[in-house]
Amino acid sequence: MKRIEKLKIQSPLVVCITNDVVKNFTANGMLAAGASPIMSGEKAEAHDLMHAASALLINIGTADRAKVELMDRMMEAANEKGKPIVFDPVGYGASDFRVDITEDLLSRHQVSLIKGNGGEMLALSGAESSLKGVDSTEQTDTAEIADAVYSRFKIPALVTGKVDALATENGIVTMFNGHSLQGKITGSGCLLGALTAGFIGLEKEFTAEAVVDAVSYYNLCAECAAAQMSRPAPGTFISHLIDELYLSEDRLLQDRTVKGL
Ligand SMILES: Nc1ncnc2c1ncn2[C@@H]1O[C@H](COP(=O)(O)OP(=O)(O)OP(=O)(O)O)[C@@H](O)[C@H]1O
Ligand SMILES: Cc1ncsc1CCO
Repeated sequence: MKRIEKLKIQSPLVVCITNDVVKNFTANGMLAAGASPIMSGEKAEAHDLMHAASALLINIGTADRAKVELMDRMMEAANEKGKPIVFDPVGYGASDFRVDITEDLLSRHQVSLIKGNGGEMLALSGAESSLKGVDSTEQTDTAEIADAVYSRFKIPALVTGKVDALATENGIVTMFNGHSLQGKITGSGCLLGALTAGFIGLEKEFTAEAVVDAVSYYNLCAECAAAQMSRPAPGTFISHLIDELYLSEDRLLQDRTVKGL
């Protein structure tokens, strides 16, 4: 079965421990694409949720000490039950707190994919980054950054931007779809992290093909969304993007532009 069809039929449950800004957008985007999101604020339910789930998303965008405990318990349960984890270090480098919690969680749990924008991932690679908030200002090539993060952690690394890049033990894949309006709405990368967790969860474990399909499908839906609009602008783009995630099918992936797979 093709991957988009499989997502819509199997509706993998993804536990999303994500930031307060994007919870609603993430849940709507996941549902539209066919996945089944569940958000949680209680560490006591970690084992039950991760028993039923296909994957876990951890996004540190508005983490505080209590949420870090929740993330820790969810990641522990996911590892125990062999469920893949996607980790999104939102704003890494913007504060010592974000650096410390990321380093700590990544050192104590097994993660299938680290994903972030150029600024976050450049900082995570150990290089100097000019990140001040959660948005990327980096000009460095995303492929170079992905490679640097992979070299540091030996965990597959996805760096987003105009060109998206995935680094794994088999080398670098670059992906060229998407629309500039994705950079003008909040939570665009956060939703991609959740979708990626859903796609990896369908396969039970990490495959580069699942991640490339997730990124390409999402970005092609964004292109279609913008093409529907007579005056492309962020507000209505969000609605069109959700609609395209719902309406589009596997054949859309025939239009993807990918190098290195
Ligand atoms: N200029 C652009 N052209 C095409 N696609 C883009 C552009 N900017 C971002 N994207 C796409 O938007 C998505 C999010 O990438 P981005 O790097 O903006 O994430 P982010 O900064 O983590 O987002 P957020 O923190 O708001 O969730 C990716 O799928 C990426 O391919
Ligand atoms: C704006 C913002 N601040 C913390 S998380 C978040 C959502 C985009 O990452």
